[in-house]
Amino acid sequence: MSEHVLVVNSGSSSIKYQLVDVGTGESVAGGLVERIGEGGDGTLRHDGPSGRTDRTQPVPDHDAGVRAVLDLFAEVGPSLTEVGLVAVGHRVVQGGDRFTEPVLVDDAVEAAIEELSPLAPLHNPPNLAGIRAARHAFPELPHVAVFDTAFHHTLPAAARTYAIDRDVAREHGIRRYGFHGTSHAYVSRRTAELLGKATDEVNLIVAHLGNGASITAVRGGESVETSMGLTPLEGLVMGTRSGDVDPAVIFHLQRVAGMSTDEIDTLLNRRSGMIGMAGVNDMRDVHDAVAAGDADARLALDVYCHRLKHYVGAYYAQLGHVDAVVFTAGVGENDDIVRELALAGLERLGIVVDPERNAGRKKTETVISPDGAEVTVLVVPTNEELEIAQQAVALVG
Ligand SMILES: Nc1ncnc2c1ncn2[C@@H]1O[C@H](COP(=O)(O)OP(=O)(O)O)[C@@H](O)[C@H]1O
Ligand SMILES: CC(=O)OP(=O)(O)O
Ligand SMILES: [Mg+2]
Repeated sequence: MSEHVLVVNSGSSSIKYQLVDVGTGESVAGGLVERIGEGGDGTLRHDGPSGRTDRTQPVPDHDAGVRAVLDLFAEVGPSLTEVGLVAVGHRVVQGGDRFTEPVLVDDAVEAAIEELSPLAPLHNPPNLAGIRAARHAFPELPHVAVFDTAFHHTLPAAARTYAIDRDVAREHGIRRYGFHGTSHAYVSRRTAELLGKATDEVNLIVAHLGNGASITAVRGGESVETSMGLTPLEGLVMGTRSGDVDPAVIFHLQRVAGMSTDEIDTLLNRRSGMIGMAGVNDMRDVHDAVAAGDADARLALDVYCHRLKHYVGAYYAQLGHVDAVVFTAGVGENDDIVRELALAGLERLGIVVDPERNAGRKKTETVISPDGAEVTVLVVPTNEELEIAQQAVALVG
């Protein structure tokens, strides 16, 4: 019987899950629970060998969400008791200084993930809720936590250090951690394979553009610079997050606008980025608004691509030599306009996008630079679930 891993990725109001056949790397079943704890009913979508199942039912919290997922597996299959489940893999966003490798979850690990919650307030609490619910359902199985921050533990001191008072920084653990590492690692490895090189031979710029977005400079297969920092708020423009702002904006809003710390946290994490500038967070809706002549949406798209190009240039400078620029995640894989605008005008760096190759959504790994280009530009669909499943299996043996 082949080995399967259930991978759980709990977000603030959602649970994404996949049942991965580790032998083939295929997802056998998967789905999404949304609108958890939002007052009204939750929505469930489950895809498996017997097709798609959609459901609407009360999902007051992540415990109920995980139980609803397990009920779906039991009802429409595949049966989790019959597929040979060897582990449950959990995405955990913030692992701090402590977790630079996947770990087996026990009560002490749960407590540590909870302690790290202030450094990923949107992510670690739901990650933990998913772990607790799944451990409750499968107490006999090994549960493995795989951390977004782990891949970035190689950040050199100059890249991970904020230029603030060293005593304050040390006392409070104020440093840059970086996130989306599971995706950056998977995409880097796939890209090296596509380029026909060993992973430790490639220099890459990897742009993970999903709802959250970050970009990483990879030297010799290792993360040496990345755009997210202490929390997943720094860096690129995102669906609902501002990315980089002058920190003085915060003091100004406190002193002059009378906003509280929590209000500013909500403003920058949930009411900024595309939703703040354009009123919608999904890039498809932004493009629709641009097409309808909405000037705010146009500006938001320009800010998004301007910031992205800024980082590509900066990371080129840090790396000195770049083999490939790679796009991944929802926007990176699907949005040819963002890819084109972000790399326009970089011919002198050897970075060129072929309009025909770039056109459209990319479901598979695709080179979008012309033949013979100095820097290969690619779209490589990410697969965080497969990466988590493989890391979980590697740990449990
Ligand atoms: N066809 C598309 N064109 C442009 N953007 C898209 C398209 N499909 C999805 N997206 C973007 O991808 C985002 C979701 O990306 P994803 O990587 O799934 O994010 P997350 O894992 O953070 O939920 C959506 O919010 C949307 O902005
Ligand atoms: C770390 C992070 O921003 O994750 P996501 O993109 O899933 O919100
Ligand atoms: Mg994601």
